[in-house]
Amino acid sequence: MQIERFAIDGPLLFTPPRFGDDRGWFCEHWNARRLADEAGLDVRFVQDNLSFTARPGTLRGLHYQAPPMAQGKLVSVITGAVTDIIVDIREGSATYGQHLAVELSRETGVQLWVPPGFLHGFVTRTPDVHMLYKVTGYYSAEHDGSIAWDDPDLGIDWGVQDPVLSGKDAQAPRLAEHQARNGRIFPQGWEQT
Ligand SMILES: Cc1cn([C@H]2C[C@H](O)[C@@H](COP(=O)(O)OP(=O)(O)O[C@H]3O[C@H](C)C(=O)[C@H](O)[C@H]3O)O2)c(=O)[nH]c1=O
Repeated sequence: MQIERFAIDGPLLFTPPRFGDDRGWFCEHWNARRLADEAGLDVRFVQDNLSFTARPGTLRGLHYQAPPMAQGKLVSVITGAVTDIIVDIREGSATYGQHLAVELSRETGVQLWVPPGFLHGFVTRTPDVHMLYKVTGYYSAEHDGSIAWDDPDLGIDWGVQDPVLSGKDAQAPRLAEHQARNGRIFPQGWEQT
């Protein structure tokens, strides 16, 4: 399986092999042993999330689930195409505040591993996007939060001017404002919480 690493330590890009024939193709979409043996990613997923987004230019994010309910995510697009964005907010990280932008689509089948400690969001590039992602922690509404997609401190170019947003995302605070008020979302040593 093709694996790509980034200048930001932790995130991984996978391209599971597809076995094509004149009917179409087959792919082992997720294989725990393959991830552990080939990528050293030995994690336990407990929940699959599937979201459908009808309109292009819709933006979901930037979201996090705070410790002790932090989640790692293995993100893939089943129909359509998105630009997926993750932001390193691990206190003490050499790449704190830096982001990655990755194109995910049905055509490429590329999957992104998002470790705990990152904001996550995406903007749809096509109609009718199904995003499927495995998570390593159960949902907890009280630990779920949103940071402003257009936070100028994060400097993200989403390639969209006036995205479709949920009410929650439309009124999300900037990262610095949120952390000044509530403390660091992922403080140093958060893994021990
Ligand atoms: C995430 C989640 C949500 N919900 C309920 C809560 C709401 O009633 C409804 C929609 O939730 P929300 O508007 O937070 O959905 P998204 O905007 O797609 O949020 C997700 O999108 C970004 C990109 C993410 O990475 C997160 O997984 C997640 O925050 O589903 C659940 O019941 N379980 C869950 O695991």
